[in-house]
Amino acid sequence: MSAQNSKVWIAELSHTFKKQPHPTLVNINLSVNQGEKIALIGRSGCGKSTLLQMIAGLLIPSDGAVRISGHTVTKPSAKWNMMFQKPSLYPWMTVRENAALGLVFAGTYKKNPEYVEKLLDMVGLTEHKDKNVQQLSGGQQQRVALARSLATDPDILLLDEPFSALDAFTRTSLQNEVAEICDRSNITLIIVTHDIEEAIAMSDRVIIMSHNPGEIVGELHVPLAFPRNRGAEEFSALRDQLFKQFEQIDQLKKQSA
Ligand SMILES: Nc1ncnc2c1ncn2[C@@H]1O[C@H](COP(=O)(O)OP(=O)(O)OP(=O)(O)O)[C@@H](O)[C@H]1O
Repeated sequence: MSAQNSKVWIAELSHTFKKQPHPTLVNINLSVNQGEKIALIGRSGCGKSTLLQMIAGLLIPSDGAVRISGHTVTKPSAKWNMMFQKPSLYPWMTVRENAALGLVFAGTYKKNPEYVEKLLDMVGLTEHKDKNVQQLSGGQQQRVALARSLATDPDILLLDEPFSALDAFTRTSLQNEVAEICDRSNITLIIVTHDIEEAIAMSDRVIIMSHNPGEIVGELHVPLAFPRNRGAEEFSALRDQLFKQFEQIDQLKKQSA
């Protein structure tokens, strides 16, 4: 697995949904280098998912653009894969069949079926590969979705709160594994989250968004190596710093309202 250079570049992006009186996103400017891991954090409704869907090519902004490798994004691509909170798996298929789906659609599965086995091994599902996905737990299903997302060798992985429905132990281990896989394979990671710890655990840079309207109001660099040690002082210090930055932004917002 080796990612190409797919720089994400968002310029002067604003968006107003049809029949909405106010813009959901205003003046978003963001540049993400290949292999960089970004967390988009902000209160509910600030437009994080809307922005992620625009990067994925699932929504087109009313103003400005998202560019990847210099091309304006106008539709989804196998080179940037999106994973949602609920893994959208086919319930009548096995783990292996679900994981292989992107490759089957691309017509490349038969050339290299061992690749899916390798990915299933990487996400810890080898012993479950012939089971029907309905027999798996939520965390295991999310691992299938992860294997499927990685199978097409994406340059960019876009995650929309993919672990929020999982128990704390499963969530923590998946956060660590996904960040480490992306780090090892130089895959760009953009994750939408409400969770300050998740943002510090998985990203190189946290982008803080504010709401009404949705805009970028701050960022925090997380200069820690992977795998990350959540018990380390530096980790707690950055988590506290992000929390403080968040509170300050909230207060400023209230004062200006
Ligand atoms: N298709 C749509 N039509 C109209 N308004 C929409 C549409 N999709 C989202 N919105 C509105 O845009 C705003 C931002 O929604 P979005 O889901 O992007 O926020 P979010 O920050 O991801 O929220 P959450 O953290 O709760 O998922 C919300 O006010 C939402 O109601």
